[in-house]
Amino acid sequence: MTLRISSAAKINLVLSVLGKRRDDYHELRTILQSVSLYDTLEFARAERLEIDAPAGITEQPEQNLVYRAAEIFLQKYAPAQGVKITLTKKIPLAAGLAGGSADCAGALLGLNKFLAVNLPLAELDKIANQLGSDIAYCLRGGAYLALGRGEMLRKIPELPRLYGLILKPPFALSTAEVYRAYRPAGVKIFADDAYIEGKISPENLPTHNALWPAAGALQPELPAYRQILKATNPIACSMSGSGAALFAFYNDKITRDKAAVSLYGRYEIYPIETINSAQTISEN
Ligand SMILES: C[C@@](CO)(OP(=O)(O)O)[C@H](O)COP(=O)(O)OP(=O)(O)OC[C@H]1O[C@@H](n2ccc(N)nc2=O)[C@H](O)[C@@H]1O
Ligand SMILES: Nc1ncnc2c1ncn2[C@@H]1O[C@H](COP(=O)(O)OP(=O)(O)O)[C@@H](O)[C@H]1O
Repeated sequence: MTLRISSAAKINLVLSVLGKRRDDYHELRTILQSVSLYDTLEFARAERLEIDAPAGITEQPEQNLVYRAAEIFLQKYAPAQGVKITLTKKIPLAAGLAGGSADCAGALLGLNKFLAVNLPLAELDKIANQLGSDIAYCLRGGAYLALGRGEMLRKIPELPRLYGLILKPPFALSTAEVYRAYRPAGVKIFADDAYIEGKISPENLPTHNALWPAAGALQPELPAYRQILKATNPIACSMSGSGAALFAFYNDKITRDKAAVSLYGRYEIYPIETINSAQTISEN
């Protein structure tokens, strides 16, 4: 038997930075939303833990979040078992789309099911929070308000289905460097009550990213890429997380498809829609 799990990328529709903490992290307030861009993990029986992942994700294979999650999970909950996990990546690396966190969440959920350990979500959260701030969110997916480093989660009403594009500029941004370049400016909390009250529609889709000036200071070409997306007349356009991926949403699918056609071939473009959970699982 094999088990296959697709795990989705996230975008930050609104991201406010509330201040710097003593532990060298920044306190966030962000609206997270899963989108239909997936990495996949396949699980098969093996003698020991084996990870088959594309080269170049991390310096050492053991640093891959799939490996780290699996090692902790097996050691603690299934020490006598082996498993081979094959990772196929579609989510661009280090782009602010939480690809690594999505893979890590997929590994935890997949192992839990494949090895019939059946831990409750709260137990998986413990491993997730050991490995990164937005992995607990990636275990759930859909629309959430996240606070703290991103690990304090509050469910908010699901958004209507919205059609969008992700444009990945041809450079990566380091999360650590973007936070280092961040300087507080203007209002601290960008209005996100429409999300919390479930009042989102194509006519009312506020977006904001407090890390935008810092990202632009590190990559001066970034605003030009946002301009390219803005020229396709979206209803909203912003940067995800610490960048450099940019996203835009449109009034309807037809308008989105036309925008995609005008950009394909010249830019790295992914059509997306909003989705209400992060994983789909299939067995055979
Ligand atoms: C910006 C966000 C928003 O969703 O998403 P991504 O861009 O990763 O998708 C997250 O805050 C990414 O958090 P996380 O994935 O934990 O960041 P890490 O790579 O662990 O952080 C690298 C470094 O960035 C700084 N950092 C990170 C998160 C945070 N809330 N404040 C910080 O100051 C810290 O110095 C940390 O050591
Ligand atoms: N399975 C994985 N996929 C992507 N990145 C990973 C993975 N495991 C570890 N990483 C590390 O996490 C870093 C952040 O990657 P990623 O999650 O793609 O971006 P972001 O945090 O910007 O959303 C990468 O540079 C890489 O070193």
